[in-house]
Amino acid sequence: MHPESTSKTPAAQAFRPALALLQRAAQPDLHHLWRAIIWLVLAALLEVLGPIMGKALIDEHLLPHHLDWPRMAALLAGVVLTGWIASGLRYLQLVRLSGLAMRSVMRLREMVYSHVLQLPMAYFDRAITGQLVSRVTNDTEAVKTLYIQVLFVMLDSSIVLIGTVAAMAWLDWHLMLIVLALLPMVLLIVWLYQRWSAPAVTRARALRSDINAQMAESIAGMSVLQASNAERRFGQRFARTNQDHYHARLAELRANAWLLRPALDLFNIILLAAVIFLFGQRPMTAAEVGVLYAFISYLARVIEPLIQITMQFSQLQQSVVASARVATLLDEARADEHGGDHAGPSSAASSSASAAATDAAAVSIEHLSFAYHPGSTVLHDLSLQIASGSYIGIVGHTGSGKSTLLALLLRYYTAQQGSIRLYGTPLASIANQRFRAEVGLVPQDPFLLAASARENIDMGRGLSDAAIEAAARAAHAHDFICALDQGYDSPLGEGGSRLSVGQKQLLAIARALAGQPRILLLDEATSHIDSQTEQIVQTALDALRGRVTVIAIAHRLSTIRDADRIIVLNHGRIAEQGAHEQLMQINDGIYQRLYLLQQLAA
Ligand SMILES: Nc1ncnc2c1ncn2[C@@H]1O[C@H](COP(=O)(O)OP(=O)(O)OP(=O)(O)O)[C@@H](O)[C@H]1O
Repeated sequence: MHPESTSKTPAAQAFRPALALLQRAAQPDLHHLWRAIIWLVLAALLEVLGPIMGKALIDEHLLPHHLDWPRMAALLAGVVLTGWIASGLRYLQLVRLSGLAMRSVMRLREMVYSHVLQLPMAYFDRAITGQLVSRVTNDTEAVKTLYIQVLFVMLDSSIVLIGTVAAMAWLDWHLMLIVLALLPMVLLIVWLYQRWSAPAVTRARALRSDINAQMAESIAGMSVLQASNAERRFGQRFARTNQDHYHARLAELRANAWLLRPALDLFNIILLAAVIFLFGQRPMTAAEVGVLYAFISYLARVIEPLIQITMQFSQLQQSVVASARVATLLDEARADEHGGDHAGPSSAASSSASAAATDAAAVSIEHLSFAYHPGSTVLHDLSLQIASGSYIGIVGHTGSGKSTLLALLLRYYTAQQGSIRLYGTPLASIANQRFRAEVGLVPQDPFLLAASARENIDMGRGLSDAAIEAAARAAHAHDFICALDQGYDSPLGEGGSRLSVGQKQLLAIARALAGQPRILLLDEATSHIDSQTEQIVQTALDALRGRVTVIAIAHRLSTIRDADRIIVLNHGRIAEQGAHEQLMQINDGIYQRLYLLQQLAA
């Protein structure tokens, strides 16, 4: 590793990606930034002009008793007006930059959310929901603070600082050099402050993320949590994190209150004393009094922006780290950038490929091997041909690799070895849109939106009412949907809480069928439903025979008894395959044992 990179603080390392992200989000609004800079320069010039006019009033009129009233009034008005107009201009630029900040954050949130939607499933294996939510909400909000507080104050203060130092040099460059020589003290104070506060800042951010994560996890698993009487333990865990967060924030504030502010105020006084002392050393002429007045006015204008800039540092640190986290998330490769060209060929290209291969098997798997983590292979050299329109059952012990095979068919992961083809086209070369239209999924836990039945079947695909109803009928969900108080428009509650598990499953089947897939994957879709509902699902699936290729994982073997072929997986390998009767002929075979065990249990 480069020696320099190890010595950099997280905020320093994060600076470049954070800046690049800000520029990307603000791109359409950058002209506002330039305009704000121009106006802020003008405001700084006006501000610098005030003390110069004050000096003229003292040196040319008050001290020599040269009472030229109109000119004196004009100078006085100038002192007041320049200050007033400068604050007005500043305020307008703050409003302008705030607008820019809000729009940038809006863009940023859209960018982050749409990126998250396209991340590969492997990402979600390690992602923690609360932290992800925090990226989209808190971290993007921190970026807004960066724009409004930090950017505005830094810009404004730097411009005022430069203008004031230039005016000081014009008045008395010796004195200006002495002031400049003392200014590095501010840097020292800031450096000390940063060293003291940085660990607390980082810790406070991490703990806030933990608070979000714990909250999200508890809400998602509330029923299990309450059922296992874990409220107190979870409450205690949360209280500990909350308390740690409080202490981290307190440490941050202490560094601010005990070091930064008092040290800067002390420095302010020292500087003022030094300037007065130096003036005291000189033979005082009348002209020096005006310069002294102007200098003292400028001192406040040098110190204040410096304090403002330094005060922004803790916020800057937080915001830069937050922006860098957002940038890292945006750098995560999307699903279509992972080991294939999912979005690659146009629909036309892939449709012609599949048209040329209509005779090919619906699914053709050759020498497929896959591991989630290097070294622990889950599927070993799997080869399988599934004819179009057939009904295939996949069975096997827990952990034998059934869901993994389905996940590969769904392109959630990419296999390290071997190939999967749909109608002759390699999986990776099918355009995403087309792939999702061709392959439907009914998951084990039907995921329902807190929306109406109609919206849950449609899932934003813009299907016609007729298509939605046809799918619901095919899944035998139409009758119970009609029995709901508002029919297809009935809100189903969060996660479909108004429906029974079986009804949710039928709705999930309707959703999959509504896309008119050529291949339908069922991941233990009947495991939660009673035998009567299972019969209904079975009838629905039987009606698809010949038209749709159905691949169903089943624990309950009665579901796939009538399948054209049953694949028995064992430790990631195909151990047996054939129709039910054929498999039952294999003495002491895995399928026979599984089936007999279930018969016994029934
Ligand atoms: N996302 C994952 N990351 C790492 N390992 C995983 C992941 N999902 C599954 N595995 C591992 O892969 C192996 C096969 O799991 P898989 O879920 O495919 O089995 P299964 O046959 O579907 O089991 P079940 O019937 O219990 O659902 C298991 O050893 C499991 O621990």
